[in-house]
Amino acid sequence: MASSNCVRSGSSGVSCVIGTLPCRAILAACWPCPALTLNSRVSQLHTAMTTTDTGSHDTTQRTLFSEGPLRPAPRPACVVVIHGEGLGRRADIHEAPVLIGRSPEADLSLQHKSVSRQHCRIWRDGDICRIQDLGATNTTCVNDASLRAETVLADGDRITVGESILKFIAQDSVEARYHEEIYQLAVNDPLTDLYNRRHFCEMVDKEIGRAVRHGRPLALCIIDVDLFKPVNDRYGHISGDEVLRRMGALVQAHARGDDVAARIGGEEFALLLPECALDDAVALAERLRAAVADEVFAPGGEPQQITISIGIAGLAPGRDSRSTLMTAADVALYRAKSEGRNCVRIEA
Ligand SMILES: Nc1nc2c(ncn2[C@@H]2O[C@H](COP(=O)(O)OP(=O)(O)OP(=O)(O)O)[C@@H](O)[C@H]2O)c(=O)[nH]1
Repeated sequence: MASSNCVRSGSSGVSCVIGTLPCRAILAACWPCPALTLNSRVSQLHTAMTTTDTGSHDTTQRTLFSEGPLRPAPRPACVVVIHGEGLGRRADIHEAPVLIGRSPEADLSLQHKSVSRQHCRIWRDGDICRIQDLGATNTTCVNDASLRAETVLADGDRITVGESILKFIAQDSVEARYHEEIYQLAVNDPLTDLYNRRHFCEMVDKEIGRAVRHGRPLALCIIDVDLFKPVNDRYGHISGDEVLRRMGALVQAHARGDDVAARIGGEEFALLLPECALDDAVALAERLRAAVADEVFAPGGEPQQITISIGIAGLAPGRDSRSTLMTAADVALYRAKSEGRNCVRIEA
């Protein structure tokens, strides 16, 4: 029966009508309805309840009108990495061709030695999409066949690029949305919605590569909440989580368009600042520190000042890898803690 997802039969006198199909159910078992709570995108839900006396039982009729899941906006065709380096990453195919390769300048950059710098290209040609190998050492394959000439892609085609496998998803496929949601789950911290540590580390590698190549500055701030343990101990972890959520929003609010904000540990955040000289990074960190100190947090309903300490390091000769840059920012953070907290320190 179509309504069986929503309604479990029971022996009490409650009748439930989903659409036009009636069935008898225990009202408590009927609500919350698993199918509805799972599908948060039900666009319209009108519940009409009438209670009538049917002999010895009260009868409640519940009628649900739904247009089904919200129709997503039209989506362009795209490729999604479904295996290997870059797992979950997606490139939409708009008017401009999409370059896939190891080069950091590629539209879909796969930093793996099995991938050539310019591996293959995909572009739109009217309503279809075409793919071309660009002379890669490990020739691009489509559905396991080496790509010798330009080929038209079909929905679901598997594209092998070195050791990564990509899937082509045609325009308007709902599958693109599924991959996007999975990707968000993989890269975001669920508490703050900032990037998680793993994705942040990938971004640091990428931005260091770009900054070194172009001789541009890059700064890293590591931000740690001061004396957070007593907040948890006094108000409990749920209130502590709320503080972290608001802290995440403040960190994000101080990030510019290209900056990368992340939660990299329990009460530790980071801001990666591309094209940002050390002086500017210090000014930004100081604004963030002051904003946090001015914010009134109220864990457990009690107004409370909470502060942060920030350590900053910039890219420099001998400090041009993720580990050296993060270690230097950590050293500066340690100094900020030991010199009284609620301050910004730099590792020059
Ligand atoms: N509520 C909450 N607490 C967390 C989370 N992750 C880590 N913590 C807590 O954060 C606290 C960190 O405490 P410490 O590392 O001792 O540092 P602190 O008390 O902040 O002191 P300083 O860093 O020296 O200023 C611990 O109590 C952890 O349990 C989380 O996700 N939620």
